[in-house]
Amino acid sequence: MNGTGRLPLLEGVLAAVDLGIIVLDGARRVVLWNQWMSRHSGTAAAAVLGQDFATLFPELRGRRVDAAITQALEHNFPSLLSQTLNRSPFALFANASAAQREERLQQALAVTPLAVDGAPRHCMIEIHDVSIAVGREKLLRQQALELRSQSFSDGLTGVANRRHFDVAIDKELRRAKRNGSALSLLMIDIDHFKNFNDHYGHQRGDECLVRVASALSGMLQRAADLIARYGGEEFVLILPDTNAEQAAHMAEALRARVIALHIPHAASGVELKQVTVSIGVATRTLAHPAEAQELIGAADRALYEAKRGGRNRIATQAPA
Ligand SMILES: Nc1nc2c(ncn2[C@@H]2O[C@H](COP(=O)(O)OP(=O)(O)OP(=O)(O)O)[C@@H](O)[C@H]2O)c(=O)[nH]1
Repeated sequence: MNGTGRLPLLEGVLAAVDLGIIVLDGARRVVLWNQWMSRHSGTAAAAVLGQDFATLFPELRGRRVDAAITQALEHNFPSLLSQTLNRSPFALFANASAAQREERLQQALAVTPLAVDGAPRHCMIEIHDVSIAVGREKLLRQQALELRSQSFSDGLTGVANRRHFDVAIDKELRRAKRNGSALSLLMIDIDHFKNFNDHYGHQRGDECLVRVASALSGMLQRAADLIARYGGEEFVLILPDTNAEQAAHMAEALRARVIALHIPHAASGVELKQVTVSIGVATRTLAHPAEAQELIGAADRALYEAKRGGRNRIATQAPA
């Protein structure tokens, strides 16, 4: 292909490429502004050709793009500017409505020195629209966060799950050991829940679990308190910085709260004939420095005692 044939071809390529191209001469005047730039900036080439870059983009003075141009023109160094460090430096928009909302395209930039015969070095600024990739990344991050929270919460009741409890109890026990503070554990079990399911059906059973979980978690006051679903109809509560007396007080309040829900339970063995809970309380203190398993074991024994004592009550056990 001869020289005259190549020029229109290059013009065609510059018009067709899906990226913005600006070329500056050695005095930082705009000597090329392709159609992509006109389309996304709303400014035609005629309005910018021959203009000084700093006059056209005063807001970019001192920014990394500016430094990259200096590197290219004065030191012959190319630069890549990722969108994470340089959020959308140019006022470029996908379309008119995005421009109205001032929603800039996400941009990744390359600034490259260009040797030009018989003239001082030029530089080319390439601007890639990375909005789709950035959007996809944001979505993935959101999904990852959601998955993470799902993997730590119980699907039915929305409270923490067993896995979350296992992590939290270890963390809170370490903290209690460090500070020499008390830590209480409450095991909460719905009374005669098998009868409830048999009488009202599994779906009403599920609804009952959701209401009880929500009532219990609504009683928690401190950020560090945690309620988790421990198994079927059993919940566990971690109460950091809470001694045995305070924990028993809390357990009584929780028991009363469940009664206040007034969920009928015609098949209950408890006289009240409504949904009730039994609660086992165990407390780790300096005098009883229990590990997780001992504390859980003590709360479990206390729960068994409350069940044996007639249900709809609390019982306390010191860790062995
Ligand atoms: N609806 C429903 N029922 C569940 C779920 N998980 C466990 N259960 C039921 O909870 C019941 C627990 O019964 P048991 O452990 O025998 O105890 P209980 O009938 O509550 O009697 P006590 O604890 O001795 O008062 C079982 O029938 C389980 O099927 C659940 O997610 N939804």
